[in-house]
Amino acid sequence: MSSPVKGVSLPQSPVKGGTPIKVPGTPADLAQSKKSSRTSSPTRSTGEAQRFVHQNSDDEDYYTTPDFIYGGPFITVNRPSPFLDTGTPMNLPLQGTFKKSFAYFSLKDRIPVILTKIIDYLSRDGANIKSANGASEEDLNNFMQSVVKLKNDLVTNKDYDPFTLDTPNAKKWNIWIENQDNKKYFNNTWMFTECYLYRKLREGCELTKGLQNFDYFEEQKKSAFDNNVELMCIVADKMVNMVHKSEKDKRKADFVTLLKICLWANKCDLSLSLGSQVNLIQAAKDATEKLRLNPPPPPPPPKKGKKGGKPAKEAAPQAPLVISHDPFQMILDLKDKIWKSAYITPVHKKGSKNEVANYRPISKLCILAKVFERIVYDQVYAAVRSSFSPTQHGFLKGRSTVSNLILLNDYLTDSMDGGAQVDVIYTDYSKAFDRIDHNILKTKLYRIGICGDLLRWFASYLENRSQSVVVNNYISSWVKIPSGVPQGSLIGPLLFILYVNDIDLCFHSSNLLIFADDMKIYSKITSVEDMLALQDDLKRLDEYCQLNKLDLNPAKCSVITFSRKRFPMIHPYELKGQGLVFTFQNTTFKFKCSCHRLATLAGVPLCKQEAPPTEEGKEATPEKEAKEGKDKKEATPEKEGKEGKEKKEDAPKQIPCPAKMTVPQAVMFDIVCDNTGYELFADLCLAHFLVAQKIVQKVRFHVKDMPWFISDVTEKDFRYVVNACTNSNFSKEASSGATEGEGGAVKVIKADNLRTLGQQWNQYLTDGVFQIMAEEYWTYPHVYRDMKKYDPNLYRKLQYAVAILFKGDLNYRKLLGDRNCNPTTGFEAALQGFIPAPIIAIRTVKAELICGLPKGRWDQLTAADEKWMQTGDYGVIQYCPKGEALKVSDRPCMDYCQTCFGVICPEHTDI
Ligand SMILES: O=P(O)(O)OC[C@@]1(O)O[C@H](CO)[C@@H](O)[C@@H]1O
Ligand SMILES: [Mg+2]
Repeated sequence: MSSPVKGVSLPQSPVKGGTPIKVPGTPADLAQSKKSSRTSSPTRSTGEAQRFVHQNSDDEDYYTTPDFIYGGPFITVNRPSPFLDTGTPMNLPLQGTFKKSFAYFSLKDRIPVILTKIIDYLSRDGANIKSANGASEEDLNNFMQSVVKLKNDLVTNKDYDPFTLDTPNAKKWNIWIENQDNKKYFNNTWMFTECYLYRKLREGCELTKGLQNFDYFEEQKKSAFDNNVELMCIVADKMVNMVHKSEKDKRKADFVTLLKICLWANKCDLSLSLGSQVNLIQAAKDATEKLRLNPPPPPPPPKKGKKGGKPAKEAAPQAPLVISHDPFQMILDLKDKIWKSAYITPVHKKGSKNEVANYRPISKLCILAKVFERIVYDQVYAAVRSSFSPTQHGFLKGRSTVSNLILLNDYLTDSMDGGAQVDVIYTDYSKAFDRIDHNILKTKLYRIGICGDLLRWFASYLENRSQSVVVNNYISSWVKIPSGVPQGSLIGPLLFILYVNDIDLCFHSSNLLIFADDMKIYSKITSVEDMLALQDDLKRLDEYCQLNKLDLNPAKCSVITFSRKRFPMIHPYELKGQGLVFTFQNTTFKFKCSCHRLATLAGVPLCKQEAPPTEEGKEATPEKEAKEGKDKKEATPEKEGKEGKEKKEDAPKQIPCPAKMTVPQAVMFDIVCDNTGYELFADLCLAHFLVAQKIVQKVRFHVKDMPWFISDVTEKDFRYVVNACTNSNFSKEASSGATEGEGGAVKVIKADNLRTLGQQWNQYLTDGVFQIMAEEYWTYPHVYRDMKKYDPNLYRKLQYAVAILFKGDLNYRKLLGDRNCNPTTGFEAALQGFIPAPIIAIRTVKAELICGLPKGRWDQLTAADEKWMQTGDYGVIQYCPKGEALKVSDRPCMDYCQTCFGVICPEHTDI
C-alpha cells in the first residue's frame, strides 16, 4: 500500500455515524485553496530546456530532479512521478502531479467535494431514495461506504482498485487498469482518473440489489432544467422563425446564432460548478462584468516587417470566442452533402479494368435532389426544346440511337445506290461530361435565354458539388468537383447537349449526327476536294473543342469508308495533328457495323452478335438515356454483347444488409452530447434547425449509459428534457426596455413555443428522425484516437455521419488525448488521426488544453487572466472538414441497421 502523498491535504473522514457531514471545500474553503494551490500558469512560455527542482518540502517523499526537454518526453524515473511545482508542461498529459495545474486542484479539492455531496445526499434523503428505488437500508449503506472509500482512495492517492463486478464491461475496465503504467489517481492522466472515479461510483450501485437504476445526480439535473426554463422559452420563441424555409443570409445568421447558443449552453455543466446550479442569464452577466473589469491587454502593435519585406501580419483581434472555420461554410458543406453529393459507381466501358480511364463515372444522387431536378428539368426542357440542334439524338424526346442510325443508314444507302463513296468520321471525347467548363456553360445558357434567378439556380446547381467513389468494399474520401456535369442526373445530360448545341457551325460541307457526346461526321466523296472539305470541317471542330475546353481523343476516333468499290479513295484524315485510324476492308470492319443491310451492301458477313431488338417507337426518356444512354449509343458488336450481359445482370438482386452497404441511406448528423438540461435543449434546437431546413435527414444523439460527470445526459435525462419541454407551463412577467424593472413595458415569457418544440421532438423520436444512442464507449476512459482499436463498430457507425458534433469540455479533452498540446496546433493535427467523419467541436474552456489558437493569443489571454482556461468564460467552435474513407469489413454491425434505418436486418436478428 502506498503512503499518502504529502502536500495533498487530507480531508477529515467525512461520515461519522451516518449523520450529515460538513462538506470540506465549501466555496470559502475553495477560494482559500485556490489561492494557495494555483498561483502560476502552466508551463508554456519559454522555449528552452528547463530543470525542475524540488521546491516544496511537502514533496520530500517524491524528491527528484527529473530533467526533460521542453516539449519532449520525460526521462523515465523508476519511482512514481514526482509532484512538481509547475503547471502542465507542453505536450504532456494533464495530470494530478503538476501542482499548479487545474488537474491537481480538481483531484485534490473539486472531486472530493462532488463525492462528499453524494454522501451528504444519501444521508439526508436516504428514506426517499430507498422508497423511490425499492432499496434496503443495507443497499444504501453499502453504496455510501463505497463512495466514502472511493473518496479516501482518491485523496490518499492510492492505486485504482479493480472492479469486483463480473460483467463484460467491468472486465474490460479491469484489463484497462491492468495495462496502466501508473495506477495512482494523481499520477495517471487526469481524464483517466476522472472516468475511473465515475465508473467506480456506478459500481457502488451495481453491487446493490435495490439501487441498480439509481441516479445520484438526477435531482441536480432536474433542478438544472427548471433553473433555465425561462431561457428555453426565450430561445423557443426565436426558433419559431428559424425552422421555416429561409433566405441564404438569414439561414446563415440563424445557424451561427444556434451554434453560439449551443456553445454557451455548455456553461451549464454541473461538474465545474461542483453540483451547484448554474443560471445562464446570471453567468453571462458575471462573465461580461469580469471581462469589463479585467479586459485582455490590447494586442501587441503590429511588428515591423523586415526591411523591404512585407509588413508583419496584424495581431488577431481579441474575442472570447474563437471560430476556426466559417460557420456558414460548414452549413453549406452539410447542405451540399445532401443535394450535391454523389456516390460514383465506376462502370467499366472496355479495355483494361486496371485503367481508370476505362470507367464511366455514374453518379448516384440523393432522391430528393433528383425530384427537384425533375421539376426544373420539365420546365426548362419545354422552354428550350425548339433550340435543340436537329443533329442531336441523345437525351431528347422522340430521338434515340435508332433515329440516329436510321438517318445515317438512309444517307449511306442513297449515296451508295448512286455509286458514291461515303466517309464517316467517328469521334470520341476524353471525359466529355467531366470537362464542361461552368463559366462557358453559363454563357451558353444565357445566350439561349436562361437568365436571372434561373441562371443563378443553374450556377448553384453546378458549383460546390462533391463526389466519392464506391468500389467493392471501399469508399473514397470526398472531393470537390471543379468542372463538368453529373452523369446519372437529369439535368447533367440536358446541360451537356446545350453546351455542344452550337457545334453544328463547324461543319460547312459535311453532315453531322450526334448521340450525346459521340459524333459521326460524314460526307459523300466523289473527288479529292470532297475529302479536303471534310478535313477542313475537322479542323474547325478542333478549334471549337479548344475554345470550349473539350478534348477529342484522336487515338479513339476512326474513319470508315463505305463504298462498293474495291479501291475507294482514301484520305489520311487528321484531328489535332494526328492521323485517324482508317477502317476498310480489314477484319475489324465487321465489328463496326450493326446493320444487316449495310453489311450486306458492303459485302461483309453479317454481324454475329446482333443487338437485342431495340424498342423502336418507344420514346427515349432522358432518365433512361442518362442511365443507359452511353452504352446504347453506337451499337457496336462489342457493346451489344456487353449490353446483353448487363441486361441479365439487371435481374432483381437480393437487397444486401444495410450494414454491409457502403452508401448511407440517409444524411445523418451526429451529436455526441454533453450535459442535459439547457445544454441538451440547445442541441435539440440545432438538430431541429438542420432537419427543418432539410440540411440533414436524421440526427443521432449519443448519450451516456450511466450517470457521468454529474450533468451528462443519459437516455432517461433525454426523455425527461423532451417531456418537460412538452409539458412546461412556465410563465413569467418580465419587464423589457433599457432599465429593467423601471418603467419598461411588461412582457410575459410563456412556454407555448417550448411546448410545440417538445411535441415536435417527441414526434421526431417516434419517427426515427432523432435517435438516441447510448454506446458504452462514451463512458470508457479511452481517448478518441483509440476508438478504432477499442470499438471499431462505433467508429464505423460514426463514419456514416455527414458530420459529428462533439459537445463540451470532456469530449474536447478526449478528442485531443487530454494532452497539453501547443495551442497553435491546428485542430486537424490535434485530433491525431481521429476523423471518422468531419468533426465539429463546441466547448467552453474548462481544462487547460486547447488547439487552433492564432499565434500570440494564448499569451495574450494568459496575461490578462492566468486561469482563463478554468472558468468556462471562453469558448471555441472548431471544424475539421476531413473524414476517413468508409470501409465495409466483416465486423458485425450489431444495432447498426436499427439505429440508422429503423429496420432489423434478417442477417443480424440473432446477434
Ligand atoms: O464536459 P463538460 O461538461 O463541458 O465539462 C466537464 C468538466 O467540468 O469536467 C472536468 C472537470 O471534472 C473539466 O474538464 C470540465 O470542465
Ligand atoms: Mg459534462
